Amino acid sequence: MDYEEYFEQMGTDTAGRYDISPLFGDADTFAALRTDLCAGVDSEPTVVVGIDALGFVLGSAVATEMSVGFVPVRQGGKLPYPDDELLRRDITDYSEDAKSLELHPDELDVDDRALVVDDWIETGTQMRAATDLVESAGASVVAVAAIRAHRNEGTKPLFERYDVHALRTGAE
Ligand SMILES: O=P(O)(O)OC[C@H]1O[C@H](OP(=O)(O)OP(=O)(O)O)[C@H](O)[C@@H]1O
Ligand SMILES: Nc1ncnc2[nH]cnc12
Repeated sequence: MDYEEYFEQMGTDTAGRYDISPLFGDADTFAALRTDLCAGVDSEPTVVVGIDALGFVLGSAVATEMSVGFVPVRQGGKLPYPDDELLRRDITDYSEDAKSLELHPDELDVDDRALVVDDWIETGTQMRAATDLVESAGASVVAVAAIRAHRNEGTKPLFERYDVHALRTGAE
């Protein structure tokens, strides 16, 4: 399916934030979505890394499709380990709310080749933090995938460094 077909099924709130949950509820749409997110990813990932929260839904579906494991990058304060055992990035994303993302480094091996999945890349803040966490754990990022990836100054480093697989890219 192309982006417009998915877009027609999304909901929107008054702030213009699109709700992708309806794409999960329909079995055919969800199956098409996980296939489309994997299409063109030819870098043979050994693991999918998903970003809290909707990247968990999409990332675990993609991991199943690719027959590899799934590693979550979680919102700060959720993983049950002391701070000094975790990798953490403090960020302010498109919402202008301060938040943090955390990864337990033992979840990845140094020879892991990660595909990092999220639903949406707007300013690129969360995806940049997640790819940085993966690399800080010693693994490599071979590609990133999302339904929508905006092109702007914030996402430029992602497009320059990685294969960005999105159903739609563009500035707007
Ligand atoms: O490119 P950015 O500016 O970082 O924006 C993209 C992020 O914003 C949303 O997360 P959010 O935490 O709002 O929602 P979620 O918890 O439902 O995934 C979306 O899921 C991405 O993770
Ligand atoms: N679901 C979404 N819709 C529109 N813009 C977004 N930016 C981050 N998530 C978004």
